[in-house]
Amino acid sequence: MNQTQLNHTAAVLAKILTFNDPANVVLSNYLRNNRKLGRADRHEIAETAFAAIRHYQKIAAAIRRPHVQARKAALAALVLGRSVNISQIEELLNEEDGKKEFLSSLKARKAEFLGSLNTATELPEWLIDVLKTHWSDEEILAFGRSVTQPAPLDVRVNTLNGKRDKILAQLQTEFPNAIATPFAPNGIRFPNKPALNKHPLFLDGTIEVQDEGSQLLAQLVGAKRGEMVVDFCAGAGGKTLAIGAQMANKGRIYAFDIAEKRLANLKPRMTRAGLTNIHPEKISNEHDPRIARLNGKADRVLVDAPCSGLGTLRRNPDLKYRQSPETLANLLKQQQSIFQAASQLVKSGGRLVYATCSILPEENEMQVAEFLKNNSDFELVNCAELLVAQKIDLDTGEFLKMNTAEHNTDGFFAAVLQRK
Ligand SMILES: C[S@@+](CC[C@H](N)C(=O)[O-])C[C@H]1O[C@@H](n2cnc3c(N)ncnc32)[C@H](O)[C@@H]1O
Repeated sequence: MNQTQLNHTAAVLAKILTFNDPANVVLSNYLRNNRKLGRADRHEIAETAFAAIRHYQKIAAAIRRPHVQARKAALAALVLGRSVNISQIEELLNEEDGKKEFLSSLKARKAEFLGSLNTATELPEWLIDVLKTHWSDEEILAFGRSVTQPAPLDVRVNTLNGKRDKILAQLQTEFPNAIATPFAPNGIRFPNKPALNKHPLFLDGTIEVQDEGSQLLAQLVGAKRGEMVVDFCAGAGGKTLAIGAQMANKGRIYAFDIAEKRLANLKPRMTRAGLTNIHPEKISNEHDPRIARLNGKADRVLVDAPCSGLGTLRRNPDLKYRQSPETLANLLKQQQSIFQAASQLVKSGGRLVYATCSILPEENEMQVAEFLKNNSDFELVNCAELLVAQKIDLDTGEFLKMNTAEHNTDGFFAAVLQRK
């Protein structure tokens, strides 16, 4: 890293480390406003900024108000998160940064950092408190460590355009490290995360970026050709597109969401995938009167609920600092309300899938238990059995529970319910 790159990293970290806005948004706005930065500069700035978020607990233990002392935070991130030798960056230090002893003291505190759950897991205190009500310290440690690893890039092969094995063989000529995802039948994994957004197979809709856990969740919807399906929280349609292909572009999927912008992002993806069976519709909230027309009519309803996102910390390490006990409490209310409203659309004998990308039982099993307590016309269907029936060799029990430490996917939860 050179002095200019360090100054830019400090400038962007001063904003990111307030955690007022999503880190990726702050970073891309910053880079957009600094067009003169070259490719290598952008890479250095982005990697160091994210290393600072990933090692924030340690940085905060060593520096008071890291967003105010953002240069120091950037230097610490280089040492803690990017394996840079102190001698390589010594010449970058200025008066304000203090002496290089500050950096060597970070290294000397390694054992101390490993000994405290906060700094060893890189999780904030409030989250550790919540997790402690469910997990042992070892489980919290395993979780914390797993989400500091970078995520691979997973894509889903659009079965309207070809079979996974054939597309994989084609991609392997270019990307020899590409492999089939271990569980999801249409997934391909790129451990090295190549940029694929200009690749011909991406542009013609043959592949779409989607984490393996998310692909499995769409498999659980189990939609068939000609059915009527509602994706109640469709967002930009990660799962909607998988369901559309599952239905071989036959039947009808209503893709609801309250966020117009996200639904707008779904449209070009539908076009690229060659899917014409998806009908995006912005709703005002889960009680929007227009939804009532579908009461008791849907074969399958997916509720991919707004959640804390704590299963996606590999990609969004700042999320844990943007959530709090208060935001969690609000989410829990919202999730149950959407779950309840969406269930009205399911026809007798139809399927309701409740899912999150969280690992917190409060957002997952406990929401399902609450729902079942108030809705005796629904019963649980065993997820492991549904997966076996699709020749997917994965048994996480009654619920689908993907976790990064065990499955190398984002953390996902799904419960499948059937209306009697
Ligand atoms: C987990 S994200 C969905 C991700 C998406 N299904 C995918 O696979 O890419 C949750 C979505 O719920 C939407 N949402 C929040 N409140 C909602 C509500 N009351 N009704 C419907 N959607 C809602 C959010 O805008 C957000 O897009």
